[in-house]
Amino acid sequence: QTGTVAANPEQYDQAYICPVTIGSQTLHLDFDTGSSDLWVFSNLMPSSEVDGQTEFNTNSAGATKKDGYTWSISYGDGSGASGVVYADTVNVGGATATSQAVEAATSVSSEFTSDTGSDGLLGLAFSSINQVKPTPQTTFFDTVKSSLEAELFTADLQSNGPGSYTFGYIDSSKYTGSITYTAVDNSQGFWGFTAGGYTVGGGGSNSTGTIGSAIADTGTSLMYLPTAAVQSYYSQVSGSSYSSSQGGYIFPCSASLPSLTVSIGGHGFVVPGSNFNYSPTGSGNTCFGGLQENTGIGFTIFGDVFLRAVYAIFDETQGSPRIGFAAQ
Ligand SMILES: COc1ccc(CN)cc1O
Repeated sequence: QTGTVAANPEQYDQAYICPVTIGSQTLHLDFDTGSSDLWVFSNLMPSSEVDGQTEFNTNSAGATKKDGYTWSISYGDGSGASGVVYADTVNVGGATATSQAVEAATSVSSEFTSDTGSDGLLGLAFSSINQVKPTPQTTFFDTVKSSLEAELFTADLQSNGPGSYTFGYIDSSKYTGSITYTAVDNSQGFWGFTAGGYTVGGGGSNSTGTIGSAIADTGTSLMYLPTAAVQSYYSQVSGSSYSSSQGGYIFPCSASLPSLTVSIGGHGFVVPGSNFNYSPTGSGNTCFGGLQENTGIGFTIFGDVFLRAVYAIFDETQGSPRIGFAAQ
């Protein structure tokens, strides 16, 4: 089987939301290659924590409670959620898991309550970091992968319009040139890979350096690189500065933003400058940068700002996992 589902950007491309059928309900979930739990808003939550989201109905006929199973998760941005566990049929654009662990929230943090476009998350990292106790559950991809035409999924994220995720096949209309594959280190449960050199701006006249280990994370909005690369980038953005009040680099919204070329698997992938204007700060006609330092996180994240510039293939067809990137 295969699946194809639209990936709809929230405001400022903060996250990408996809329709998922769970039992007879359709919920809109944030597909996240940086975590491994499929959790949903549910009827078990206090109404004070729900702001228009669709709630998974744990009383529906097809939902089977997994007695004694609980979950609790916290994310890099300090948000989190917790609850209990059901099994139900989950259909993502035609790819169907007949008995998938659906983690029903009993409580979510304020960040999720105020993220009114998302009814929960669908984790696409490795099942080794699933947070269900006493027994970790498999991700949707792990549950269905043996039934897919090919054991892979792909991400085509777009700005200002729907992109898509596919399960079981590569959509050759989504990219140009060839796919460059590189090995994945999943020892931390992530789609980890090694990025090489970078160059700020075209023409090769600007600074270069190396990035090192990184993760591909559709559930992170921005791109977080080592300080040297970030300082080198913003040294080419006139009027930019680090704002402690905003918590990152900002610049005049009218600034001209250079591209950033990153070498992965020996191929240079160009992130256009426009990808690095994330959102207005709300003061002084300054804008918040889509490229920020990884110091607060501890590792380098190639989030949506990078992934919008490529077609990404998350591939387990070779036994060992690999990740592929192609220009689009
Ligand atoms: C509050 O919103 C989120 C928090 C954490 C993740 C996972 N990286 C996704 C979100 O949309």
